[in-house]
Amino acid sequence: HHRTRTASVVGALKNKKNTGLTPITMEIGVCEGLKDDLVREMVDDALIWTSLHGLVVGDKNDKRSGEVPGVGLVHAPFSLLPMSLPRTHFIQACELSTIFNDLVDRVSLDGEFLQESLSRTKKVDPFTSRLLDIHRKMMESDKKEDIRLGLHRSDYMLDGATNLLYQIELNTIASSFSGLSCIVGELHRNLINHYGKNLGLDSRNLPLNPSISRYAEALSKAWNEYNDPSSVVLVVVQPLERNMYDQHWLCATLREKHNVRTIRKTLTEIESEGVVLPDGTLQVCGKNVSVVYFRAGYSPDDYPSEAEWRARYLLEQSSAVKCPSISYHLVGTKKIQQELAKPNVLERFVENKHAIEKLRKSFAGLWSLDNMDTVNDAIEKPEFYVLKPQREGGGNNIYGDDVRDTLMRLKNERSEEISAYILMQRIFPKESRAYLVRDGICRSNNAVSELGIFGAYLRNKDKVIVNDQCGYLVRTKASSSNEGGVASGYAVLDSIYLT
Ligand SMILES: N[C@H](CCC(=O)N[C@@H](CS)C(=O)NCCC(=O)O)C(=O)O
Ligand SMILES: [Mg+2]
Repeated sequence: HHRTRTASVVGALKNKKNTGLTPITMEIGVCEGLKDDLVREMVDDALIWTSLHGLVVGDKNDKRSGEVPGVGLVHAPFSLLPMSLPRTHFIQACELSTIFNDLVDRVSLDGEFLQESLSRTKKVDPFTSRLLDIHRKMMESDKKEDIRLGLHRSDYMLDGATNLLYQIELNTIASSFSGLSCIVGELHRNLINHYGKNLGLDSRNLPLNPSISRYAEALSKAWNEYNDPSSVVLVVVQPLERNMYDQHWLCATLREKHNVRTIRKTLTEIESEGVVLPDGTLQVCGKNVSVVYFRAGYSPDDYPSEAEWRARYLLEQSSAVKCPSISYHLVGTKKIQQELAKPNVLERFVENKHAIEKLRKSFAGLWSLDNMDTVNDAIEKPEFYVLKPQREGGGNNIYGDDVRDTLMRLKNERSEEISAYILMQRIFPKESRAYLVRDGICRSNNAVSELGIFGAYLRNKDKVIVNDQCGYLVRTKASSSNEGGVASGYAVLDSIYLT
């Protein structure tokens, strides 16, 4: 019976000294055949609660679910109980949020650093190359972004061997789940309030999650800074979006709480309906746009033709507040993540020594493929590495034997393509038992979790108006699966139980 400190409440229960409470019997298997009525009762309550509280996504079995709101909904996949996280690590992750917000803004202003760091990627990665072209045009026209809004999510894993928190990546575009993640926490609060005694859990250990309210507040403050009361927030979306309710939670909060209107358009629609007036004002369907909030545009699939690139360029040229600007978008690439981890690079952007120390402490091993020693080590021991292209949106990273095969191919072909990738140390979080509920079915698995901290940064010239951590996201997946995306169907939404 290996000694592992469990990272899930359910696991913790199993190890709990018997306090006279009957912890849940833990069986690996599927909930349908559960001996334990308590879990089945909780699952039913949870399925009802999620449906009544908008913890929903479009159902991939319904072809209209990504297009017509209210059609083909299914509960968002969720973990029945929260994962336990030491308070110290949660505080560490929250403290890093404002430091990363500052770092993104500072790096975004160094156009040459971005162009230089990505210059070799540009040669072999057409998508990143197009982003750099737009960025270069902004530099050449000396385009200034006085008002800057970043809605980021910095993702971490807690390494099982060292009990250290490592950043997996920093998302600076289309950071998902600020809408749904706080609702999962309320689901767990509800379940623990009702079943806490049986579980030996206290709902006061569930941290409040202000993800919707703070993200919406940052968007409304950016709308305010632009100072055009007739203007709207433009949400750039994909033609089919099954995660639309996560987005609608933000838009509905903007309208109900801040009286700010939003419009949803695809890049294709923007190309045909958008114009930039001589004074720089962006107009779409005749409405002035103050803020462009991207929930698309981060993947080559979002640019099926030149029309979508023209749309991206049009948005960038306008005086609207882009979230993110092309610079903020580029700062969030994996190549920049790897460059910032090189010695003496953070010192170029951050003065505060303590801040630099905290950042460095959160960096896992990150290497370009110029380091032949590392490449050879990864060929020998591929299971300790993740090979990452410059892609967002999940499902693009390379694991296990594919790391070796890909590196061997790139090496033997002496291919320039090698500069499109970075190597990252693979982090192994502690496994623990969790009940994962998807499509109404509950399965008990050994699982691992990834913690995302939402951050918002709003600046107007020299005035920093918002620099805040905005709550959190937890995604939990069966430890057997490499990929961790919720939208891609591997992970479920989870929350935190502080221990
Ligand atoms: N459909 C788009 C999805 C946007 C998207 O993929 N965002 C990336 C960061 S770039 C991300 O946050 N991935 C974690 C979400 C997961 O685990 O599935 C949306 O929701 O607007
Ligand atoms: Mg990402």
